[in-house]
Amino acid sequence: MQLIGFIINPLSGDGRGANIWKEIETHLQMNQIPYVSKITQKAGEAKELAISIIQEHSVKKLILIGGDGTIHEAASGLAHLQKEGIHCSLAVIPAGTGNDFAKAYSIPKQPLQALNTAIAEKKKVQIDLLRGLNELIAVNSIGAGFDGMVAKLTNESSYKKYLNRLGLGKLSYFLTILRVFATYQPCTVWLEVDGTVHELPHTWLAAVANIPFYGGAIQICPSASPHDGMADIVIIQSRGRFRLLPVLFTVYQGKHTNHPAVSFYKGTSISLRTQKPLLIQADGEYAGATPLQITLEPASITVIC
Ligand SMILES: Nc1ncnc2c1ncn2[C@@H]1O[C@H](COP(=O)(O)OP(=O)(O)OP(=O)(O)O)[C@@H](O)[C@H]1O
Repeated sequence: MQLIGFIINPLSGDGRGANIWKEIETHLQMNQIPYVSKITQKAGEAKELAISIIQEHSVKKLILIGGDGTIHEAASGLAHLQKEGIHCSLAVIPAGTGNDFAKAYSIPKQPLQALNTAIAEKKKVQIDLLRGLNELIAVNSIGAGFDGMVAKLTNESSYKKYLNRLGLGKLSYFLTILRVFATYQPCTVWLEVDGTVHELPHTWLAAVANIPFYGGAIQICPSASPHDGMADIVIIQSRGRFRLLPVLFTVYQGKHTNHPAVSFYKGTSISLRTQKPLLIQADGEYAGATPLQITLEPASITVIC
């Protein structure tokens, strides 16, 4: 059997990552499955660990134990190597709070089932990537405005840790959405999609999606597909706060799409200028502030699902 590389974020899901790794490592040893592993020691490390584990051990399959933040970082490492002609498939054992990536690729929630899926390699897909400036890569989505603020405040909140311990991690995103909803001030954004500029006043949210979900299975962009060579863009505009309440309560099921405040675009080259700097999230991680420029890179990494 080929050597498998593992990267583990022990703190993902407030410690679930460490517990899952114990279970997985025992299983690997009992079944004499050859592996090498690296455990993240600090935030932002998974990219370098992915690069080093693949280069040092020539692994062709990398399994991540973590949440969307860990996948975000490691995918950036894979994309970097891909450009140098080094290919490695990516698999995931979900251990995070939101696990949107795992949901998008129907990866089992149960750790040993997810491991067996990764080992069996019955289905592999080439997925598109969203590439921003300064080596910013996203596999799920990049968003500015309301969702940038939600991602930052959720990751900084004490209730995320607490709710994770109760197995209610996804609720932490919803609580932050309510917090931000009460105070958010929309502004004008200029969205350019493949050369056409759209002036969009009173914009609350501008998100570029590669998969339908974010923020713990919110179906922000139900039509987004990581295999179509196109990025889907969702814009939410509203002069009044309370006009958006129906969107807030239907977006989890993806039933907000016909609401007049919501519009969609598709393209491969996207830029966003904003009346004031807006916070950016990339795969749920804080990624600076606008302006923003994104290019879709088709079929860039291989995911086992
Ligand atoms: N050893 C570590 N110490 C501190 N932070 C870490 C460590 N390892 C990884 N991180 C950081 O933890 C953050 C969250 O990781 P991850 O997204 O995997 O878990 P999560 O937040 O529980 O899940 P989700 O993104 O699905 O909500 C990432 O920004 C990552 O850089």
